Amino acid sequence: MTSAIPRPRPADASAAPPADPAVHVTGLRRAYEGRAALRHLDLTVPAGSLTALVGPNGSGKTTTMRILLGLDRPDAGSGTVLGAPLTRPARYLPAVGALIEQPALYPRLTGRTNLKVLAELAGCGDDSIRRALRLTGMEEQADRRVAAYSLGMRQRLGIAAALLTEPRLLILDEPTNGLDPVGTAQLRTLLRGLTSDGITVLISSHQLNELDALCDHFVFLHQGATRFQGDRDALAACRQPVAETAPERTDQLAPLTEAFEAAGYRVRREADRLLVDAPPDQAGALNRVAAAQGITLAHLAVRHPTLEEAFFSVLGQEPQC
Ligand SMILES: Nc1ncnc2c1ncn2[C@@H]1O[C@H](COP(=O)(O)OP(=O)(O)OP(=O)(O)O)[C@@H](O)[C@H]1O
Repeated sequence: MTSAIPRPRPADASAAPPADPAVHVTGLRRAYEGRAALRHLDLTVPAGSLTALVGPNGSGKTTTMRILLGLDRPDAGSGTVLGAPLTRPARYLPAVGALIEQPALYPRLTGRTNLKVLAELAGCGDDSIRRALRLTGMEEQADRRVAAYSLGMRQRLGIAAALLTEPRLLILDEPTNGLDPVGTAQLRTLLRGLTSDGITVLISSHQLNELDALCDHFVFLHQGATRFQGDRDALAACRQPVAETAPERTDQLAPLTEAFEAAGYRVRREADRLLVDAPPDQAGALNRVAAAQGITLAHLAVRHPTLEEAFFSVLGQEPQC
């Protein structure tokens, strides 16, 4: 069990050198029966960050997390977790907590008793249980049976279990799966609280937009390879805003598309809207293009791409939705 949780470094980079990343692995490969699950995985999780590992189903998120947790071995690649080599998970695992898929809980026991059983196995005391319940906001629910918990409460208790050993790094595989908007919002608040307590969090999801407001570092995975990784600023560079436009009548969508394209803009149709790749200062120009065709724009607004749209723009594809 770790005794102290390091605080995140201050934002002023001139005051202190950046901390070593919590995770830094490169070139990971893993194949199952000749089929590649990971082709080339590079992953850096800055210390103190809330890092999103995002990618569609089957892109290799769980495989990556299983390798980091020493549950699987890569065929190639190397790196470190909390400064220890990936090949020596026993050195770093005492400082890592994880929730992979559904938490394994005894439904007939209360939340607190579940944690007591796990704490005994891990050699942790009552203080750790109280701390884990406090960090996850589960104190009031702790003496109810788990069978009566909502999915969100089970997920929070699962995270409490992962926090018993006071980890410096928390790895969560798709913890928002199946949660309703309230459960998702509570989980977001919980994870923000953990990072402000100095815990580094790596969280995966294929529901990309759920991670957008939450995370400060992003890693895009596609078909087992890293396609992007960086902080919010780097992400902003690949999510240029678009102009969302609509003519007064839907029969004007086709001529308006032609007119925008003839003026050199890239246009994509979404229901009765046209999304035009044009910076915000082009609003007047777009209006003039429409007016020259005798078309009045009933709608013209700047739209900032979602995380999902940024993901597909990095892949050079249109969103699949
Ligand atoms: N033990 C295994 N044996 C065979 N194939 C596997 C195994 N584990 C993963 N795979 C395959 O590796 C690929 C990546 O799977 P992985 O579970 O890592 O993806 P994922 O991004 O976590 O997907 P999801 O979002 O659906 O959980 C998939 O094609 C999967 O079928």
